[in-house]
Amino acid sequence: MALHPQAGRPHGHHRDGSEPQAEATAQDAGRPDVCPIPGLGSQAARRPRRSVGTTSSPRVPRPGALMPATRSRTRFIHCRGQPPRTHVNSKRPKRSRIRRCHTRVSGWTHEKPMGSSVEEGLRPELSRLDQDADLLEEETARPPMTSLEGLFLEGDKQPNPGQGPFFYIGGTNGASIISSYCESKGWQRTQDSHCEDYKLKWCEIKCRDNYCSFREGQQLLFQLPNNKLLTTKIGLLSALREHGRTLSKARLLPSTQAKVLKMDEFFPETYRLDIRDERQAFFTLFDETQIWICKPTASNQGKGIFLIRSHEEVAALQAKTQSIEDDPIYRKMPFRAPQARVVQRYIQNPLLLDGKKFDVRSYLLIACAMPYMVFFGHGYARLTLSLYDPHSSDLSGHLTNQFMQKKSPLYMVLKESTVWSMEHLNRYINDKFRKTKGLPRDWVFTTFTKRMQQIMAHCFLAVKSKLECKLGYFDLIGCDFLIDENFKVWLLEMNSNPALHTNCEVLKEVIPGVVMETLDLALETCQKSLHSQKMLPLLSQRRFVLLYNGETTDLWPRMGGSRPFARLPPPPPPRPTCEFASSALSSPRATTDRTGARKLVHSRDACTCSFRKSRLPDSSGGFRAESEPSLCSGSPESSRDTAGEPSLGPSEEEREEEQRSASHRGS
Ligand SMILES: Nc1ncnc2c1ncn2[C@@H]1O[C@H](COP(=O)(O)OP(=O)(O)OP(=O)(O)O)[C@@H](O)[C@H]1O
Ligand SMILES: [Mg+2]
Ligand SMILES: [Mg+2]
Repeated sequence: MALHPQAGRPHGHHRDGSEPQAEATAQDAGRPDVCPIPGLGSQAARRPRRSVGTTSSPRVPRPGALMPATRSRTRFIHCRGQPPRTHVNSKRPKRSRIRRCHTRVSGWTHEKPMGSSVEEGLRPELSRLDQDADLLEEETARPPMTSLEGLFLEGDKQPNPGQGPFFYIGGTNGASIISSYCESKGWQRTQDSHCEDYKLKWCEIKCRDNYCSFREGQQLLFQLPNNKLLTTKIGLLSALREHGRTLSKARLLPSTQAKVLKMDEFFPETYRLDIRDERQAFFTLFDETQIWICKPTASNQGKGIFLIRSHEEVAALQAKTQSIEDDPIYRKMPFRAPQARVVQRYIQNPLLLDGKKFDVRSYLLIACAMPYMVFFGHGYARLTLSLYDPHSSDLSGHLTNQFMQKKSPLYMVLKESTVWSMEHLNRYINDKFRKTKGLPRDWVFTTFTKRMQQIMAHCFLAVKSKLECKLGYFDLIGCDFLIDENFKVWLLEMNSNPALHTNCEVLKEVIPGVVMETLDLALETCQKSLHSQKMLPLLSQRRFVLLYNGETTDLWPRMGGSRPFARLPPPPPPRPTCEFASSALSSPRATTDRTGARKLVHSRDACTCSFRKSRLPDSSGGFRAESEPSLCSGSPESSRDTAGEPSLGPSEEEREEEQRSASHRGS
């Protein structure tokens, strides 16, 4: 068997996300390359949590001034100690004036640090009490927040043409929606990708400079710098394995009896081909009764994917991987080697919709990284054009990606049938399977939704301590689920920069809402964090469901003995919250959170230094990310980096590769 033509081609990491778009509108063109000041308002400028370790460009507000050609480029500085303050950041952050009174109530036996807890061991009802009590407590302590406009437009009430506030969109994925959203707020689009005085930057491609020059607390930046921990095949696999090990150790403790998700219950059996022992294990276990699917770790749109069904195909794969490993050129320059791959057990019995295979795209939104505010969002179902035949060698019946379907000449005529809304899917399953399979009514919006949320929360927790977080980073991650004919739910993968195109009616319905609520939630949570305000209730929360509220959990274990306290419960907040916000809602709120937040900030800040990772060939000819010690390594989870796990920041090669492939992203 010859490998798929893509297989031998070097791939950069991070070909994530979306499809080629032509969404940027004419109105976006021809904007001046001006880039004077703004931030998130005067408060934002005054109250940074900390500055970033960069040299900052001059931030003088010269109305209408063109960006100088010899603008000061941000140089990447590996920060170790306290980073230098930019002049905007020169003031000491003010402490919150909110007086928080702490009244310890005995009997809170669940007070244990999140990091060591078993995830489902968290108790929603307890945290609800605590949150609600906080609502009561703070109502009189701070002015009520009446509207989002008041919150978001602070300091930007009279936008002047050419003076910002500015936003920058890199690429075309969702550009027209993002652009309309920002313009409706009175912000102005800049075409200068190096503009450092932006309020919002939404780029398809992660670029190191963006993270170096990022001004925490003053700006919003789309994508967490090391989201590849979730959004590459190997990243996700490694994270889930490691998390599984951590949880199984925790389960051995008598105090943690809670039921936890097991990886093999939702993630198809997967092996890394870049690790010799793993691929040997696969080659040994393979038999022709099973089908396997081979995928490059960081591609999308089904690129480079092929199925493995016979011993001949396995032998070809074996020979190919061996030749790569033995190749002296790749030994010398491992970054030139073809992209690492995984093989995954192929789900041969997918649930079919009118005979066609489908998968479901849902969203994991990290609206705020400091503290974490993480949400679930519904997306849509993606169907193949042709009927499913497990024995067919035509990949377009096996791969449900829109990109694969678009290759068919029938696509233009039948494209509307390839994307179903969740309501459509729900109706179909009610009609066709509810009785025959004994499903609950509205299985899609009950059992299935709950399961997706549970899986997403699990994945998030798996990487939570390793993600690089700053106030203002946010991320929207596309999660692909497959349902088999037994109604078992499988997570196939997670995608950075998910496709936001709107070329079908259903997508026109779904995508703008997803993007706008993402932006709303990112803004609201960022502002609230900045102003030391309580996160809940979230005024801009509409369809997204809260999965994880770090405000209530992440900070309090770091309080060094100052524990949170229970108060009387007022009515619960009306916004949707998932019951797996377990962690979210289960742990008491850190009432002295600002101090804790700073501790957390510094701890996480150290993670930034782990950008400094080098990619070395590992014993199996793949890549090994060599971590330098950082404060993060103090945490049990982060101290055990799995061999070969993707490095935290993109290497130069990756970045170049990302740039080259920018127009071929996602599906
Ligand atoms: N284990 C599996 N069993 C059955 N089908 C699978 C499996 N893995 C992937 N597929 C099918 O192949 C398609 C592509 O796989 P996957 O999403 O992992 O690759 P990708 O290249 O990252 O695609 P994209 O990012 O565009 O969704 C899936 O949408 C699904 O239809
Ligand atoms: Mg993908
Ligand atoms: Mg996919």
